[in-house]
Amino acid sequence: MKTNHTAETASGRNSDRPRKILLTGATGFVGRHLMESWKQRNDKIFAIATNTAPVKSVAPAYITLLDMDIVDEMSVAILFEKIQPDIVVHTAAMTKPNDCEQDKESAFETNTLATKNIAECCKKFNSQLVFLSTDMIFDHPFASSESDDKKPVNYYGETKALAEEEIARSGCRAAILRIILVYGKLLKASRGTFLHWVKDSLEQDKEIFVYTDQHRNTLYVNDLCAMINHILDHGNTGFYHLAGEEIFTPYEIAVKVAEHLHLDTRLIHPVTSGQRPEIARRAAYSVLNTHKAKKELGFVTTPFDVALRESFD
Ligand SMILES: NC(=O)C1=CN([C@@H]2O[C@H](COP(=O)(O)OP(=O)(O)OC[C@H]3O[C@@H](n4cnc5c(N)ncnc54)[C@H](OP(=O)(O)O)[C@@H]3O)[C@@H](O)[C@H]2O)C=CC1
Ligand SMILES: Cc1cn([C@H]2C[C@H](O)[C@@H](COP(=O)(O)OP(=O)(O)O[C@H]3O[C@@H](C)C(=O)[C@@H](O)[C@H]3O)O2)c(=O)[nH]c1=O
Repeated sequence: MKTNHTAETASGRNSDRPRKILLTGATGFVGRHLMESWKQRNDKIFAIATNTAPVKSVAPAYITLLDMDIVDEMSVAILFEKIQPDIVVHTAAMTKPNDCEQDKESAFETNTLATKNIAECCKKFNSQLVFLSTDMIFDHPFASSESDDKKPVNYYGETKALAEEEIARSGCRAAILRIILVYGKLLKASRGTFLHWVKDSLEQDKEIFVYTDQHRNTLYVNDLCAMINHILDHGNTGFYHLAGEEIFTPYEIAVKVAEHLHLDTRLIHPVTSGQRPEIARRAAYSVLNTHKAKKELGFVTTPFDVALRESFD
């Protein structure tokens, strides 16, 4: 992976020609928000998922939706040959850590091998790659910086750490964005976030058990999309950590959601991870240091209370 901090020529912004953007993960939470944020772009956009049917009626008409399994190397190679994308925003992944722990083969194929193949195609067609990685490649009791040693907290984290290495090995131009517990508005035909799980549960009078011993600087999806769009326009490469300013436990977030929506906080039960362990281990303290992104990309974050309001507008 080239790590130069480049600009106009690499991004293609020195010409007015519309660029070709390939998005993987069209039906995902981040993918749906990205497509919405691209309504004003003068680019040709292709967006893939294994099944794009759920977003057919809601995706902007100028986006070409394609059904494709990214694990299928040959189909991906043919797609690159056909489109020759200028930019690839690769968000598709097996994103549930518990599922990854239980089906390691699929997790490795989807998160590591498919990313390796995509990165090699990017190298071949000189496409810039924007890849979404995770805080779960770290298991540190301090805020992790881009240059810190990796220590995956679970198998999902391991597949993403290996994917990062494959991208580096491919030699393609890449921006690797490590992000953490993303939240934001629930768009039509999209899966919800932790915040929506809290809302739906409390609205149905369901009790929920929420951790008091996990700390996260959770990231607002609009702030993430703004950074991805900055990178599309400026061609930045290298590693960047993107996260919120404030650090909360899931319990604190759940209470904030309930209070904001005037729901019954008595349904939210504080628990520790030890009392209700998950299949995949989670870190007690997972916080990303965003100093580099602020300095080099002009990363700004929306205060949590503002983003919370916007998430339920
Ligand atoms: N959301 C978060 O809190 C965080 C996310 N990330 C990373 O950000 C990225 C985006 O996450 P998010 O949008 O929340 O993820 P989602 O789980 O919401 O979406 C995943 C997307 O990947 C697609 N996908 C999965 N497997 C395949 C496959 N084999 N072939 C083609 N498409 C596939 C899914 O499509 P379909 O359902 O049709 O298969 C879906 O569109 C991921 O890489 C994730 O690891 C990192 C840290 C935090
Ligand atoms: C389901 C559940 C979650 N939680 C907590 C755990 C966690 O900190 C938070 C969100 O839970 P989730 O299972 O949605 O998230 P989880 O899979 O832990 O988190 C992530 O998603 C993947 C894709 C990532 O890469 C990570 O950055 C991360 O943010 O809520 C509870 O406290 N109680 C519960 O019953």
